[in-house]
Amino acid sequence: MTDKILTTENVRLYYGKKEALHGINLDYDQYGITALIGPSGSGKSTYLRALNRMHDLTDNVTVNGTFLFKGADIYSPSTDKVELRKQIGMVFQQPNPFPFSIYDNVAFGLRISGMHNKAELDEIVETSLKQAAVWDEVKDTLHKSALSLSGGQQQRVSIARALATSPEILLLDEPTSALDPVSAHLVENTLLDIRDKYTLIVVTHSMSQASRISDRTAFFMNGNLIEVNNTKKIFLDPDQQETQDYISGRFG
Ligand SMILES: Nc1ncnc2c1ncn2[C@@H]1O[C@H](COP(=O)(O)OP(=O)(O)OP(=O)(O)O)[C@@H](O)[C@H]1O
Repeated sequence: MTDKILTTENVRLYYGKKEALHGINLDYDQYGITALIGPSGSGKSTYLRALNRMHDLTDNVTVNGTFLFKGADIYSPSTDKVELRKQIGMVFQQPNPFPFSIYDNVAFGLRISGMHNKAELDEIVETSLKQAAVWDEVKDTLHKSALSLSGGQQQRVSIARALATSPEILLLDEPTSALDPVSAHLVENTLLDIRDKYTLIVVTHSMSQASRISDRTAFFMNGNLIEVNNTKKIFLDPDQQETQDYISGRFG
């Protein structure tokens, strides 16, 4: 029995015949923030999307390797993918609210899973928006379109929408790169607020963001995991020369 919430072993992923990930081994303790860093094209997003089977939506992608979520095989044919993506939620680079109200955005996943009791929905919508640190800004306009919010507010509503279905893991693919610095800072604070209740895996291009928010950093290059360690160690004294070269800005 492992105490890891998520284990990935020997992950190889192919776009057509081209191997984009060359055998990644990486596992995760429950809670905390792991940052995935590395140059453009190093495979960070490809790897992240494999964790909740997002590639299933694309033709021509083959995923090999072992993926265990609390010991259960993520890629088992019997895995319910809707259920999986509730437990391993995803937040994208571009805030992507649905074109309906703030409330309905956050309640979306709950309604899909059959919850229609208004009091219950109200409570979870409020709790999720509070956890995502956007409640105070939207509590008086819950029935206005989510599209009327700023990009940073939309992104925190997207986080609330993901939290509403009680995930254990949240995957975040460059969650602040489309935002202005103030909004990015607010989203970072949200992630710091929730890191002790969720396991967060964040792809980021920003090394300063990785060092500000993450407990652990994994450095990817050319489809390989070069090294993973606690964030201080990676940024102050990495074991691998490639990591040192990247963090000191010699490439990427
Ligand atoms: N849909 C696709 N079809 C074919 N090749 C792809 C596809 N998506 C990504 N790739 C290739 O897979 C490799 C890894 O790309 P990926 O987007 O995972 O890197 P990344 O580290 O997330 O890059 P970035 O930081 O620029 O987002 C690259 O060589 C890329 O060209």
